[in-house]
Amino acid sequence: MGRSGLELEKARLLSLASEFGFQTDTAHQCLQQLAELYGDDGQDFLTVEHCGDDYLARLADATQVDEDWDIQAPNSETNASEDLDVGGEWHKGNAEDFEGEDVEEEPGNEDDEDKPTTEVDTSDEDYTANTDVSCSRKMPSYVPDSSDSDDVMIIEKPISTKCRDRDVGNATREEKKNLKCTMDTPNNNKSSISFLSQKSESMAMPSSPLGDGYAFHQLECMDDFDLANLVIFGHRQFRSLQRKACESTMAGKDCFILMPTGGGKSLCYQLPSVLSPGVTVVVSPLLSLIQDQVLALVDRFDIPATFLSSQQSSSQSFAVTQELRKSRPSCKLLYVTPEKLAGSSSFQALLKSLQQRGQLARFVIDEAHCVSQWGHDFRPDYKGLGVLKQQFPSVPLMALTATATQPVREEILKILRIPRAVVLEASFDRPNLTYEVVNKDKDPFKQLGQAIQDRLKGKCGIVYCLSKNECMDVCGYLTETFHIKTVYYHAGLSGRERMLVQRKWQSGEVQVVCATIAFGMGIDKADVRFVIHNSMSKAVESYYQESGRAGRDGLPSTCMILYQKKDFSRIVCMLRMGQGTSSSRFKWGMEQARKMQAYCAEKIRCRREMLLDYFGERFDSRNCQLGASPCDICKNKAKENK
Ligand SMILES: Nc1ncnc2c1ncn2[C@@H]1O[C@H](COP(=O)(O)OP(=O)(O)OP(=O)(O)O)[C@@H](O)[C@H]1O
Ligand SMILES: [Mg+2]
Repeated sequence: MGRSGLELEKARLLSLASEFGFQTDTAHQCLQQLAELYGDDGQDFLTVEHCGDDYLARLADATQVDEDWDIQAPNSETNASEDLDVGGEWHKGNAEDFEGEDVEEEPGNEDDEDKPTTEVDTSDEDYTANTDVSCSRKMPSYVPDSSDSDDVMIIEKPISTKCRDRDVGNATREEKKNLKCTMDTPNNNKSSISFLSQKSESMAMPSSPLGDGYAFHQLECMDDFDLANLVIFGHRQFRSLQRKACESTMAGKDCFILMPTGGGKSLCYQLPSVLSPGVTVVVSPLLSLIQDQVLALVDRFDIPATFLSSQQSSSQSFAVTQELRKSRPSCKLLYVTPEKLAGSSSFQALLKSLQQRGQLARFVIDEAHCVSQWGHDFRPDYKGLGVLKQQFPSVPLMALTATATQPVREEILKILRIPRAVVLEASFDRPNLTYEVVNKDKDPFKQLGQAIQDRLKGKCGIVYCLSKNECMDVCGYLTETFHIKTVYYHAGLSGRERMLVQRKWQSGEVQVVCATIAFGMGIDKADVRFVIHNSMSKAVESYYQESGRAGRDGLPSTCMILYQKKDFSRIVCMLRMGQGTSSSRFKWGMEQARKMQAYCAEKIRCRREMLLDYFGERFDSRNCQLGASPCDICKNKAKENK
């Protein structure tokens, strides 16, 4: 390379640094170092193509950042002892199956002795206030619990024959009340509503999961999916592909379900689990997510569900495994962490025995993108899940995800060994979300506060930040300067603190949560009206997932990124920190970040089209322009065309 060529390449590298938002003097210093390192002989390699990423890595290393990154979402079972503080309306009681039973240690589990016990915060008013015991019977629910001692505590839950407000779901309160009354009346007229199939006509009375005297095996006879959806979950209709997913898995097929965030994936396996004999085993990546799901199933829908994790004490897991050893376990859904599945041979033996008794309904892998190393949320233990199909080839498997590019999809099918799975793919478009990017001005905190105050006043939202300190700073600012009720959430908080924050936000006590990526998977609050990224996400996939927390009720919601180039350099620093010396991982992270930056810097192309294109979906931007929630670019185009 001649002298002029070298100067040109140096200029290109400097411009790369500036594009990524690095400071000019740092850029010059690092370039100088790089040039010295390559020496005269290596001049030809001093190009953006050859050493661009090395140069950026150096820049990141040289940039003094005083930030405490939340590099990875918490591990599946992180802080589980604290996470297990479930609160709720549970109370101790005498479950028939367990009362007075001596608890024995499960053979071979002696080393579990030191496992933390769990706590139940029964003082929580939000939950206890709703307990309606006026017309109740008690049903043992195998949710492991704890007390001061390590005794097994079987939680009982009052099953009300009255309709609780929050149970109503999509059906109107009156509708469902009538429905329940019809079902709960012993001499009801079956012609008015018959939800049992012919097979069960001989039963004394129709049984409901919501009423007295029911048995879950009776529900297994239900053959009307629509009615089951209404009766059990309160949904008046299925969303796109839900019915097909239910039918496919009920027919014993392996399925791969791709639906957008908040699209209703859980129903695809929860409904079949109630309608099939036996236990549906669900693998889910986070213990806190599992706890939320189990509580929702038992609490809102009266569906017997439980979980097993490596963090439980041996006596707690023993109670669950005892139930599973019964000839006909009453629990319909068993949630497990991948660690538990992969790491426990006794659990695998239990699965075998369930299968031999005809009580293993199916496997479900939720958040299946965690299987893929190149997905945005790789969990190493998910990789071992291929063992399920290997050991239980005849048991149907369902994998579900909201975010998967084509290569990630292929990897999921391969790793889970379900090459011939029925693939059901709904559009990833979220028509009710308005996407926009706003360039940060000189006072970005003020800009954020102003946006919330002017456009989103009193509405519930999430402000995503890159680092823990950014979370706290933004939270402090919004509270003090704009008097917006705000809390912060990051992986540095204890399990109990995280739970309290989530509860405050979930209940509407505070308006905004400032959070890192630790706050994400499993957040199921329907009326989140906005998700603002105070700093851009590290990848488009993460952005889709995070922004997808908004508008799960289908109502218009805003997804905004406050963008400045400098934030890109922060991401490079973060990647450098997280990926250490693994250069292929760093390069991959950079590639993802570049795509995210391209999304932010875009001036012409429809944002919705860009997002969907990333997942391989074709989208006609005119639908964005003419739709109910056009993106900022389409909105501007429409204005210009007027
Ligand atoms: N058929 C339906 N009718 C009405 N509401 C529904 C229906 N199916 C699901 N929902 C509701 O939609 C919300 C989102 O469902 P769910 O949590 O299953 O989404 P998801 O696809 O698993 O999302 P994520 O990717 O974020 O995990 C829930 O509040 C659920 O009750
Ligand atoms: Mg889900």
